[in-house]
Amino acid sequence: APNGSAAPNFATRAIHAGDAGQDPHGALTAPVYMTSTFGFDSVEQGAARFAGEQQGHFYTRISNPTQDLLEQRLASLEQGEAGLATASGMGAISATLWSLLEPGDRVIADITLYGCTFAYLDHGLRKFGIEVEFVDCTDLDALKAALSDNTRVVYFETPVNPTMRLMDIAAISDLVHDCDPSIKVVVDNTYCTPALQRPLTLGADLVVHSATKYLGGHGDLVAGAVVGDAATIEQIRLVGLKDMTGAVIAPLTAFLVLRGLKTLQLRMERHSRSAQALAEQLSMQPQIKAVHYPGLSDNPYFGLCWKQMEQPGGMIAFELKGGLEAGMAFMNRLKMIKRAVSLGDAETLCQHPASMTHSTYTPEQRAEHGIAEGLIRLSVGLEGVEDIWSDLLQALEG
Ligand SMILES: C/C=C(/N=C/c1c(COP(=O)(O)O)cnc(C)c1O)C(=O)O
Repeated sequence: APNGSAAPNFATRAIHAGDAGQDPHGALTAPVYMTSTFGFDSVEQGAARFAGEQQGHFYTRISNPTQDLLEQRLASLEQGEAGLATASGMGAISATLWSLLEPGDRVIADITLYGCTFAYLDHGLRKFGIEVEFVDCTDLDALKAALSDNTRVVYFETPVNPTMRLMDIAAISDLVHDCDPSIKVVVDNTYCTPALQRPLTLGADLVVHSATKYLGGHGDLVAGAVVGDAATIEQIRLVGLKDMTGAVIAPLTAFLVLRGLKTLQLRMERHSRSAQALAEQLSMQPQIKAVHYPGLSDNPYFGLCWKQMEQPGGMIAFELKGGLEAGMAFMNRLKMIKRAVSLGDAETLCQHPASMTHSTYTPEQRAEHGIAEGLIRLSVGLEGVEDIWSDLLQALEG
């Protein structure tokens, strides 16, 4: 640390953490190692690297120097021992859960997840003999009752995509680990990023990310990551990534995520400030039925938000009084704001979960899991907030 005190601050580590190795040309940015494979000085060296007896790269599906720097930096930001970057968020999630689970094991997941995560659990893991139970993880009694001898993983997002419920990471981690310290608490930290909350410091065992979103931050890549203890991350690399999914990140993509991280704190501050202002404005409009944003003082998660998050973040969910029909008409009237899925881009994005990101749920499951048919999800971008508001207002007033 510069003055030998505590670890450098977040923004400093987002730019400097990790060892890029001594580039012979002194290049400031991380070289992009566009190579599939690595040569060995001798057969013995190759064998030692394959056996894990000697540090060093041997094939880019397992590791790559550009990816390695990104993993070190993400581990520093999430305050974990090690990290693994992947081709997508679903790559991180599936590589992690394939590595941790055997037939007969049980996963407990919150009732509301990103649609493809839900599908992976509900249709994917079950096919291979893994029990999946969806529980409202804001209800600690219900969660405790669901824990069983064969429970290996407890999985949730917070804030939840798309309904903006918050989970108490520390309370859940304590409850689960009091029951069985070997159960892995896996938190999807995509909505917040470590700039706003660090689940590993609150008792979680692993953090997964869609780096496609805020970490990359410019809508120009698809990537993922998982951070946690070194032994588990190594297991996920050598089992879930190398063999079960092959969900390897491209070196150029790793470079782009590294570039995104440099402005992560700045961007999250701006996303949050604009979202707070827009959520307050939306709440006052006559066409609005409900606004779900943890930064609003009447939001049921307001207290938990300020307990575990540094700022409320850039995502807002809201419903119009006219329900789905009014919501669709509103979205079709937007001019600057893009009708698009994904989130965390510089551009403000608006989408309809029921027919898009959460169409993997049946209407009955959406009702059961609290995803209203008329819900609209807004990813507040970095444009001038007055321009975002004027587009929202003209679309509301129709
Ligand atoms: C179109 C994609 C959206 N989301 C994705 C996503 C993933 C999966 O991440 P990849 O898309 O595989 O990088 C994982 N975890 C969370 C909380 C997510 O929101 C979306 O919601 O708009």
